Amino acid sequence: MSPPVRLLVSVRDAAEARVALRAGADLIDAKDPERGALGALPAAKVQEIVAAIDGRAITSAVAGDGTGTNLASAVAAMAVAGPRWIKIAVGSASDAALTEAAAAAPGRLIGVVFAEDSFDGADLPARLAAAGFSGAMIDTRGKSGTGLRDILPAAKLSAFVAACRGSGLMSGLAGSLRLADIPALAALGPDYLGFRGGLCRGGDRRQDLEEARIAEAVAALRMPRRADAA
Ligand SMILES: O=C[C@H](O)COP(=O)(O)O
Repeated sequence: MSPPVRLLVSVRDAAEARVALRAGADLIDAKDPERGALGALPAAKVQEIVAAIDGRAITSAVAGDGTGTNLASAVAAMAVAGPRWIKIAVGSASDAALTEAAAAAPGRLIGVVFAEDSFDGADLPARLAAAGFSGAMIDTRGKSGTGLRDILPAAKLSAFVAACRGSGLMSGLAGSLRLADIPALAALGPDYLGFRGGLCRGGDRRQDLEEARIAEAVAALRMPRRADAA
């Protein structure tokens, strides 16, 4: 049996965190959808979310898109809020900056790369692992309806997942995903699929999360995968 692919749901406050928890999300991710692809919430708000979850699911928080401040200080500022994982865009950061960032939250850092940017999906996970990161994730920068699968071919996503596994990193795929994307992406075997917009009212990431859609995503991920059913 393949290991399970888990559901990450991005929430903007404690009320949404409770909705995601009730619907069965595995990982509750604190993020500000009003502030772009990787908008950080204030640390106090993340603390409220972590408290609302109270250990009943895994938590993560976005520390920013890597612009405007150095990575390590953004990571340190979010680490105090207490999420299990901290996500930050790694962009074109140097190995030294990556190592400094990972040291600001040992064993808790996930590097995010945007699908629109050119990156070496086979090489990046090894660099992140060497710097001390725990995971790597692909997301999309533009949030206007073009999804991850419209930007990157399955072969590239699959190579990224395999490279993460080979480097001992947890892997995640996200970026304007819809429920219909689940079978094809789950078949690639990432640890997480990440959602916001596709689980919100009207498919709009700035609207409220819909509990029924989250539950549908959970159910779709628990369906036996083709490879396992054979
Ligand atoms: O980390 C996952 C993201 O929050 C995905 O957001 P999105 O589905 O609106 O692109």
